[in-house]
Amino acid sequence: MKVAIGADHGGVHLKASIKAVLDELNVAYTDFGTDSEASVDYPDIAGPVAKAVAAGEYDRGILICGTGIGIGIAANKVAGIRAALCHDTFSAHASREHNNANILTMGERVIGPGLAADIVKIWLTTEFEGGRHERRVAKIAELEA
Ligand SMILES: O=C[C@H](O)[C@H](O)[C@H](O)COP(=O)(O)O
Repeated sequence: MKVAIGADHGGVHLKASIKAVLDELNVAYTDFGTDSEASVDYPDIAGPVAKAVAAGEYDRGILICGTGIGIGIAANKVAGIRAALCHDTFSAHASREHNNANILTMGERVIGPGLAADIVKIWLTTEFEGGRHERRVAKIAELEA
């Protein structure tokens, strides 16, 4: 599995802790920045990550901003992206099993690194269930056309 990870200035510390989790799990990743608390605009991070995931260069993406909201809204503008904001483990599991989410978003100003680590572990290891969910995800793709 290859993961693309990125954050704006509001998520740079949580990104660092999630990278340590990916290292622990032996999951390969590319860091799309940013790397400091200097202010950046979250669409400038979401765009490259979302396009790389949509192009199949990465299996999954993880995006972090202050709330996880803006960076997820931006990522979902890219065709083929299903970005899910998850601040609990139930949603992390369901976003994979039901929605086949290919980008996880979180907010550093909302949750701490311990819960975020649990969310990432569940999100990376939960498979899409298919079946009735396949039909619904296909209808999402139809909305992009
Ligand atoms: O949804 C947007 C994100 O939470 C941003 O991280 C946030 O808006 C950045 O705010 P500020 O520029 O005040 O640090």
